[in-house]
Amino acid sequence: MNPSNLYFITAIGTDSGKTLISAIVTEALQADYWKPIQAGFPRDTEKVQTLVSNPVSQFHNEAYLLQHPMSPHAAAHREGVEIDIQALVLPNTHNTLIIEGAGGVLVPVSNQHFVIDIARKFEAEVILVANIYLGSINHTLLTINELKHRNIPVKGIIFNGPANEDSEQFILNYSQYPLLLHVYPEEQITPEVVHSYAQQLRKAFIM
Ligand SMILES: Nc1ncnc2c1ncn2[C@@H]1O[C@H](COP(=O)(O)OP(=O)(O)OP(=O)(O)O)[C@@H](O)[C@H]1O
Ligand SMILES: C[C@H](N)[C@H](N)CCCCCC(=O)O
Ligand SMILES: [Mg+2]
Repeated sequence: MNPSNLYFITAIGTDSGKTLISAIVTEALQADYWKPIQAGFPRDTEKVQTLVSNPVSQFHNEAYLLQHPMSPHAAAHREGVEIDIQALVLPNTHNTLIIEGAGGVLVPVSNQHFVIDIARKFEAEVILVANIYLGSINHTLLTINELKHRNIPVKGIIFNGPANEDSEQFILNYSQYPLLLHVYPEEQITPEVVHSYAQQLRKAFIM
C-alpha cells in the first residue's frame, strides 16, 4: 500500500522550524507524518502528534532512532548503526505522507548519502522552509541551487520568521518557486496556532 502523495519537508538548516511546519502541513492535508531518521530527543514525531488535532493523521515510527543529537552520519557511527537509504521503505498507508528530513539538504546520513537523497528515492515533492535572518538569503539560495542541480521537484517555499520584503521577493524571483505560506514568530506553539496556519495553507494547495 503506497501513499497517495508524498511531500518532503526540508530547510536551509537545522532548528529551522521543519517540525512546526510539518505539523502545519500534516494538519492542513490531514496527512500522515513520518520522520525516517531521528537524531536526538525529544522525538519530532511526538512534537507533531501533540500539535496536530485532526482525527485522520497517522504518525509512523522512525526507521532510525538515534540517541546522539548530531548529524545522523556521526550519531549512527557512534552507535554502531549503518544508515542505508536504499533499504528505506515507506510506511504502509494510502494517505498523503509528510516526510520530515533532518537539518538541511546536505546533511550526511552516511558516507554515501545525504538527507535530500531520501526525497529523491521516494520521488517526493519538496516543501522548502526558508528562515528569515541576516544571512538567510545566501543560505536559501545555496539550498535552492542544490535542489535545482539535483532536479528535485519543489512544491513551494514556506518562509519562517519576521516579514522581510527584500529577502522574500529576491528569493521568490530567483527560485520561481511558489510561496505557500509565511509563518511568523509566535509567542507560543499550540495546536490552535498550527490549525490556524493549516487553514491558510489549505488555500495554497487547493489553488
Ligand atoms: N515561527 C516560529 N515561532 C516560534 N517558535 C518557532 C517558530 N519556528 C520554529 N520555532 C521553534 O524553534 C525550535 C526549532 O524548531 P523545529 O524543531 O521545528 O526545527 P527543525 O527544523 O525541525 O529542527 P531539526 O533539524 O532538529 O528537525 C522549536 O522550539 C520551535 O518551536
Ligand atoms: C540533532 C538535530 N536536532 C538534527 N536532528 C540534526 C541536525 C544535523 C545538522 C548537521 C549539520 O548541518 O551540521
Ligand atoms: Mg524537526
